Amino acid sequence: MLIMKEIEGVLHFEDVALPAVAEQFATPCYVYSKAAITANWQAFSEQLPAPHKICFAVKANSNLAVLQVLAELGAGFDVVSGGEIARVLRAGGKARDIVFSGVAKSDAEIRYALSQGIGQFNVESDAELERISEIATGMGLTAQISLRVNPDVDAKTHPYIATGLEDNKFGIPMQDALATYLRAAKLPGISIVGADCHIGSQLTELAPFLAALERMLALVDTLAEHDIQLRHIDMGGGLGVTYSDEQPPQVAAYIQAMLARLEDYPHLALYLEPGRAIVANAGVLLTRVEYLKFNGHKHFIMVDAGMNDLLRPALYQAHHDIVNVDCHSKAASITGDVVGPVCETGDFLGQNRTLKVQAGDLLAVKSAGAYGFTMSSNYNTRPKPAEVMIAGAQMHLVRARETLEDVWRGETLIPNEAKA
Ligand SMILES: Cc1ncc(COP(=O)(O)O)c(C=O)c1O
Ligand SMILES: N[C@@H](CCCC[NH3+])C(=O)O
Repeated sequence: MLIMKEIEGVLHFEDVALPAVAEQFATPCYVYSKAAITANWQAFSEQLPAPHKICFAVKANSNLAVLQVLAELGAGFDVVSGGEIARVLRAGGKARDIVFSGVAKSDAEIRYALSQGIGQFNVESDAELERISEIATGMGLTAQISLRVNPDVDAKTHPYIATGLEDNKFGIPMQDALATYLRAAKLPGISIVGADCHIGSQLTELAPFLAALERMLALVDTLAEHDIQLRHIDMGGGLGVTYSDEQPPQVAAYIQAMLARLEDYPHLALYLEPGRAIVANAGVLLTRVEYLKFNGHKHFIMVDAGMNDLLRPALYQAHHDIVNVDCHSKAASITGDVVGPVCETGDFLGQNRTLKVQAGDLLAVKSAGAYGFTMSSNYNTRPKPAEVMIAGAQMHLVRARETLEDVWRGETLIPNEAKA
């Protein structure tokens, strides 16, 4: 949906002019649209009614207000830490709608998850399975589990965000899955409910999803032969979005292709764990141009947001469109790198961009709603940016900009030796 629009030459998010957000909350600042999150969610939920389930991948954007919007829409949640469970509950999500993924769940996290009554664990190794069994039994509880299986499918995405290949650390190798299920069936405190996979992120083709589904269904068949009946199959997240010219499958086509294949399995519910597809294009990072610099052969557009605020370009050479919020800027056109204040050569938000821009201008880094704030850090003692949710004509500050006190909270000076 069109959430960012030009009105009288100025970019707006819903009904709010982006300069008004910068004026009130300063920059750098993440801005999200409630209407866009809602529309993106509904594109999934319309295709996948209960008993199917959509579990938003909290790692993509874990702001409490974002989780609140989704919880109110009836979302389930995919989490990877005790902290993410706590966030979902704090935002009004239900424990039974949580699936808990992650390769190194600690004792404390497993205990916490069980005590809260989360829906299920996506178990990633034999050792984890045994640990969950032991803890659940000790607590007098039964853990509902899926095994996260690694289907060894090439997701055809950036190697850092491919997760379903043999060499990746995630999940249980397909060839070992039956043996692990058979063990799980005998372990106390364990109830098998499903099978899970997640092959990677920012996928722009259907074929890898369907290849993974085939392999998962072959496993479902094998398990049935061993009297292990699953209630659902969880195909993870991974649907890509358009950052520049990618053309990922439409949500409806993606879901219908899988549901069509599942027609022969009427007893199986389909679970999905989308993150990026729900929030990426529902957010921008607003940043102010501090200086322009020309070093004799190259232009730099120096802005007040850096790799600590938005890591994706530095980490994955990811592309985010960057636009001047003033659509009819009279400034001269410059082609150069949009760089941040962080002391790293890799600190760029965009390379070789052509923009009409001058110092003081406000820029919007697009598609920044997923893996933006959640991957931010305090590197270079930079307080994390504010986060603002737009709802119609209203602006809600949903995370205040950090102060320096926030940044060094918990640090202490050592006693002065002379006085000690
Ligand atoms: C287990 C799991 N589920 C879901 C997701 C969400 O992926 P995406 O944001 O690509 O939809 C991820 C992240 O890649 C993940 O690791
Ligand atoms: N952090 C990645 C996505 C990986 C998700 C984790 N499995 C990104 O920004 O694209």
